[in-house]
Amino acid sequence: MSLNENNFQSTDELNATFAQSIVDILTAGINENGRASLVVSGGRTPKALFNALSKVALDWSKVDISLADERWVETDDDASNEKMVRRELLQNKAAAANFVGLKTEHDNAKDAVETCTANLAKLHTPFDVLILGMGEDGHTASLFPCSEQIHQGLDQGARRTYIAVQPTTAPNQRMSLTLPALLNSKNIFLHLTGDSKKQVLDKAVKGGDEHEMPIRAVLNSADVELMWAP
Ligand SMILES: O=C(O)[C@H](O)[C@@H](O)[C@H](O)[C@H](O)COP(=O)(O)O
Repeated sequence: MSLNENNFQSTDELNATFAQSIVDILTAGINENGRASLVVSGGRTPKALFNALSKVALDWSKVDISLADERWVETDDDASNEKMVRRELLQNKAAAANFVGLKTEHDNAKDAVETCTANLAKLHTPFDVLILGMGEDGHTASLFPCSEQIHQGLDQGARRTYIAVQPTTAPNQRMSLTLPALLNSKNIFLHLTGDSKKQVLDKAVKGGDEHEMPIRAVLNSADVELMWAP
């Protein structure tokens, strides 16, 4: 398992290169299977990348886009990852893509696990591209080290695809792909900006308990392309 570091001078440079790499992989996926899948993370980091990506030429009508995790809020709430993806990514050329969101009508994410799992069948697996972010505590997707659900989320022996997570150090209940579901991806990217995230990653790479820094579980089990800029 390896971490291949791609370090850029600026986020503009990162976003331009990254957007083209994603499109190249999705194009290869469409050529091979007729459709391609792109699973993205929320948060602040990917906004400018999504904007750049939305403008790149591709037969977006053959691309299915979903989320690695969702905050369990209404889709018009500013905390909603779906809202951010609709605003930043499903625009311009990428407006033609098919979006498979995670938020359902259920009040509690626990009650929506079955629906999300059924909806996943709408996406080609293994995912062609998975873009992960990382928090300062080493969480990725919504696999939070502080949550009671972290052992279930990282359990590679379990058949679970999604898990409802209640972080204690971050707001909102979440729905998250589990570790084995995240790993079911052909190309895994870790998208980080800033020195402090790089320091957190360095700490994760040095090794230790995966439950204390869940990003370690991904790094220990997959080949990961780091896309980093200051
Ligand atoms: O919904 C979320 O919060 C995420 O998908 C999460 O895993 C995110 O990628 C990290 O928390 C980094 O978030 P920032 O990019 O905002 O730092």
